[in-house]
Amino acid sequence: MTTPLAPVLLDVAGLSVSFATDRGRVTAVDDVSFSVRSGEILAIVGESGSGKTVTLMSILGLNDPRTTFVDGSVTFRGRPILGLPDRDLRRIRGKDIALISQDPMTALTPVHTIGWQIAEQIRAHEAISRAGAARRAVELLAEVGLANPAEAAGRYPHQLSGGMRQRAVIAMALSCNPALLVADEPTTALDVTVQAQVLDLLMKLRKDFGSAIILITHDMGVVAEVADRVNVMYAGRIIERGTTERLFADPWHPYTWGLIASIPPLDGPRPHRLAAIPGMPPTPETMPAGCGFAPRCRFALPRCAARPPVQRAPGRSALCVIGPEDRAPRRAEILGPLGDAA
Ligand SMILES: Nc1ncnc2c1ncn2[C@@H]1O[C@H](COP(=O)(O)OP(=O)(O)OP(=O)(O)O)[C@@H](O)[C@H]1O
Repeated sequence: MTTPLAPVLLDVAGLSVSFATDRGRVTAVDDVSFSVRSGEILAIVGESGSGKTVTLMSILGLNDPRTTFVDGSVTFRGRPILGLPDRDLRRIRGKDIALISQDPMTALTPVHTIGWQIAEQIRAHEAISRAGAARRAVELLAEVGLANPAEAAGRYPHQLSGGMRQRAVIAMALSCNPALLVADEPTTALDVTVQAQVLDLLMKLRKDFGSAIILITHDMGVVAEVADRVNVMYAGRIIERGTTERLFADPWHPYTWGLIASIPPLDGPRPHRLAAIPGMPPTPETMPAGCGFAPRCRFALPRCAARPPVQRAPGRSALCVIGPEDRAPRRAEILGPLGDAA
């Protein structure tokens, strides 16, 4: 899977994002750090409102600079990119980093065929003839698994199914051979079978093109299937991180336990455990000073009112007061025994 020596492509250090609102300045992302190496799939997982999209948009320079305050550092291939002029950021976004959003319709215009749109995207970044770009567009549509790529190229977005549209958007994202694909809930709008196909496609692209992928999702099942490493985000912070294997074998944070308990089974009815995490995440306006999860955590202690300590082991960490000796019995209350790791 990941080569440990692959170079760091994207490095995010101490990223904090706050917004100017009617009620003053509120923090949505608080001291987030992570890096992505070439060719790896990093998942950022958390419920709606945990700060995943705000993190991404800030990295890509897509926030409204009039109301958004971004601190910290972001480097891409060793070059600082936070605060670069819009023109430079646009070049990086189109060529080196491509964004695949939740709703393919936001990336496509309804008035042109998808072949035309992909070809235009290619021509924006490459000196290539119109006919050459059109041919390349059809090749890309074949690459992302569209059965009749030449015919699909001649269709308008509304003439394609949701799954085909998302494949077309992925083809467009690939058109400049980006080193990093950022996929924000790419399968949320799709039905389960098509979801699995699109995830397979992302894994194939990593293999064939060597692209690194940041996958934003709220679904731990998706994480287990495709990611090499995981950042679990809650209330604007990364509250647990590690390799996918370690994190699922031995999750440390009660929020991660709840997310894992919420994975629906492949067959049979959805479990009652979907309600494993009662309550709602805080908003930036209601963010507690200490552990953001404490108000929903059945294991919370008075000291959770202060910022939680970082627990570490090689290649992983979690922000929680629960120490190694207390972890297994508490986790078993939510997940049952987890074998040796527990
Ligand atoms: N411009 C803004 N002004 C004020 N608050 C904002 C602004 N943009 C986002 N937020 C808030 O920041 C928090 C984090 O939002 P974000 O969209 O990053 O969450 P998310 O984890 O990506 O959720 P989702 O899965 O729903 O996209 C939310 O509470 C959101 O309401």
